[in-house]
Formats: sequence, C-alpha cells, structure tokens
Amino acid sequence: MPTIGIADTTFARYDMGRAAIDEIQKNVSVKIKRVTVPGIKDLPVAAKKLIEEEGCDIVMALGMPGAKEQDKICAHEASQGLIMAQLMTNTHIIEVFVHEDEGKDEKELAFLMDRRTREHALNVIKLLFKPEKLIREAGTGQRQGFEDAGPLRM
Ligand SMILES: Cc1nc2c(=O)[nH]c(=O)nc-2n(C[C@H](O)[C@H](O)[C@H](O)CO)c1C
Repeated sequence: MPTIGIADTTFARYDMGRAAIDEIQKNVSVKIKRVTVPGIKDLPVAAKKLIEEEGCDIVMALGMPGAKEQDKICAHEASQGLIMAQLMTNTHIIEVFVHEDEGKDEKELAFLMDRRTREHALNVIKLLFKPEKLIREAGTGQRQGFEDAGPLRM
C-alpha cells in the first residue's frame, strides 16, 4: 500500500493537514504519515525525511506565506528548498501554498486554504494511481482553489 506524506505548519491559519488527510481518506486507502513544523522554510527537510526515513511515495507540503514582504521572500526560499528536495529524492513534493493576502477576508482565505488543499490532494491521488487522468486534463487551465482558467480557444 502506498504511503502519502503530509507536512504542514503551525504558522498557517487553517488546518491544511487535516483537510488533506480528510480528502485523501475519502477517496483512497493509503498509509499516511503526517509531520507538522513551525513554518514553510522547515518544510523541505520535513518532506525529505518523510521520503527517505518514512518511505513516503509522494508528499504534500502545505503552508501559508504571510502578507509581508519578508514572508514572500521566505516563500520563495521555501519553494526552492522543496524543488531541491524533489530533485535529491526523485520524488514529487506537491507544494500547496496559500498566500495570506490571496483571500479578500478571513472567510475567503479559509475557503481557499481548504479548497486548494483538497484539490491538490486529488492531484496527488491521480499522480499515484491514475496518471492518465492528468494527461486527459493537460492544457485545460486547471486551478486549485478558485475557478479554473479553462482552455484557450482558437
Ligand atoms: C518571515 C517568515 N515568514 C513565514 C511565513 O510567511 N510563513 C511561514 O510558514 N513561516 C514563516 N517564517 C518561519 C520560517 O518558515 C521558519 O519556521 C523559521 O525560520 C524557523 O526555521 C518566517 C520566519
């Protein structure tokens, strides 16, 4: 049975880990290993350890960059770390970041954090079990959270 790793943060203002686990368990039978770290810059090593030490086949890295300039720099650094961890382990780490200023108010932010997490959880399931479904969605302008952009028409 495959194992999905879930790495999330205490900095985030919504329990993204719980949303991811709920969505995965509604759809498939897998083993889940969860770890929670303080912030997004701690996610790369957490994800790498889930892969190398806990045998995870894929990992979701869940976090919320804050609205300040230093938070955005922090998010860029965390993203680079996550890409490095993927290359070092040859394993997908699906980054699910929701920036605190993406929602117009707290209600919309919570909605977005829940929905983006769940939609990426479904992507993780497709990557693991049904990669051909992603091929069918190629070029269709999928977005996680808000409305899909949709395909371009000629
Ligand atoms: C400036 C800053 N911004 C964020 C953020 O926007 N989101 C987040 O999850 N964490 C932030 N952190 C904390 C770092 O990611 C990390 O937890 C600490 O530097 C400890 O390694 C920091 C330090």
